[in-house]
Amino acid sequence: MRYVSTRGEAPVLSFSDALLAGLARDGGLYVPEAFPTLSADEIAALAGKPYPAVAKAVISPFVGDALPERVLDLMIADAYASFRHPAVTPLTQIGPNRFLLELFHGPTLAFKDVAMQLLARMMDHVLAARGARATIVGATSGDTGSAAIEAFRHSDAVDVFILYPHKRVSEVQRRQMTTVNAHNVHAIAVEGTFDDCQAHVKAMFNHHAFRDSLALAGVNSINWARIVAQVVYYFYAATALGAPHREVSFVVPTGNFGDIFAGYVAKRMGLPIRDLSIATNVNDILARTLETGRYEVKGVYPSSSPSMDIQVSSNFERLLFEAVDRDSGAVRQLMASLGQSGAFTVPREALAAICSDFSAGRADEPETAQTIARLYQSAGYLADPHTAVALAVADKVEHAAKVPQVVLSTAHPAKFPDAVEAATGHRPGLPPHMADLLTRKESVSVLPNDLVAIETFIRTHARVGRGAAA
Ligand SMILES: Cc1ncc(COP(=O)(O)O)c(C=O)c1O
Ligand SMILES: N[C@@H](CCOP(=O)(O)O)C(=O)O
Repeated sequence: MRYVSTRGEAPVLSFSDALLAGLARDGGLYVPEAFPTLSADEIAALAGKPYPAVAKAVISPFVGDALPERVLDLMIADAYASFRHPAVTPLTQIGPNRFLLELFHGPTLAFKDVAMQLLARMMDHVLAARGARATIVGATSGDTGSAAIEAFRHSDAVDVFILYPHKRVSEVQRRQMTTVNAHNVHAIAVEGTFDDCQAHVKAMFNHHAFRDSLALAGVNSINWARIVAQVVYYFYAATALGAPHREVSFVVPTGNFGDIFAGYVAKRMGLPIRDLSIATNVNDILARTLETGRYEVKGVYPSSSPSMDIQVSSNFERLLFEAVDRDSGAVRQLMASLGQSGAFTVPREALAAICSDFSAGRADEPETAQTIARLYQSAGYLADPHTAVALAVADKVEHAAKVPQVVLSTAHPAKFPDAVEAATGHRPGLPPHMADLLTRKESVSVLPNDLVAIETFIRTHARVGRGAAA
């Protein structure tokens, strides 16, 4: 399998090269040259299989011969052995036709672990095979950063620099990033928003001299391996509910559009998904885009679901690429307009194509709190605010009851205890492996919202640029 850039002007890469590349050199995102498909019989055969077996069937076509089969098997087994639930991503029924897909049983209590635990093993393997090192730069609104730090903190082949928006993540999220005490991990609090952090990361990749001298690698969902690993749980959940013989819909709390794009990939691979519903909080650029066709960046409002306080939704570019029939020139134009004026209009046919696969809705702060409270009162279930945004939107989706509706539950409520306690009066506790998190010593560098200052910090602390093998 080979990978092409959405902007059409970067080299075509193998899976291993795309894994290490992060952003494409033309500023675009890598996607497979073609989506592999699974037949109805192949999909049916996944029903009832353990999570690692489903992972292997879904991921292998994207990896091709880049990793030996035995190595991939071991990586998958090892990655998911660290999850606290035997099903890895269990389904919980909460209504006659509604299910929560719990994605938070990994080490850092958010869905990011599902992909990051595998990505770290893949990167370590490829770097070791090449005798190389890398400098990972990532932007986080709280969860990607903690998952990446946890997954890479024992890796000698990488240094990890995570940029997060100062004072805009929960205390648990912050402490997960600032208390690991590993020599290769650097938590950087940027005096700006998540969008600023993500723009700095992309600017570092687009600064080719900096990128090459530090062997930059990315762990955000710009990395295709992140998306692929997330495709697995769509197959796992849908086959448990009757696919391929029955359609299923998914409602996905959405910010950077990586998670729901993985659902789109599952559909392109042959999974019968009726609807993919984009659920946003008050930072609703994607809901507005589907309504009006205009993708327009406005200010970011801090919400009780801070991980989705995002305006520039990185993976939407991958969807646009598909919606304009892979016309990379058209994508370049739309992205240039976004860069210049903070907005673009989705071409009419492309919008129609998008709306045939996706619906969208938003939930404001009172709706989110009421949803957490209602589920606790009716079922004794504590949902985190991101999950609650999706549950609130699920109630608004027209065809909700017609096919099984799976709502992605992306974080453990204990990551956002203040919002959950305010809604229910019950403060969710951290699991035993994190019991001392709130008393651990923190280490963090607060930097201005300035690319030069951030690059200087990274250059000073990274080992690759200081003469270690690259
Ligand atoms: C808990 C949680 N839910 C939902 C999202 C949104 O996911 P995505 O950015 O893939 O759309 C995020 C951030 O990515 C998150 O951390
Ligand atoms: N919500 C995310 C934002 C980054 O998303 P990613 O999927 O592109 O890594 C976070 O928690 O960091």
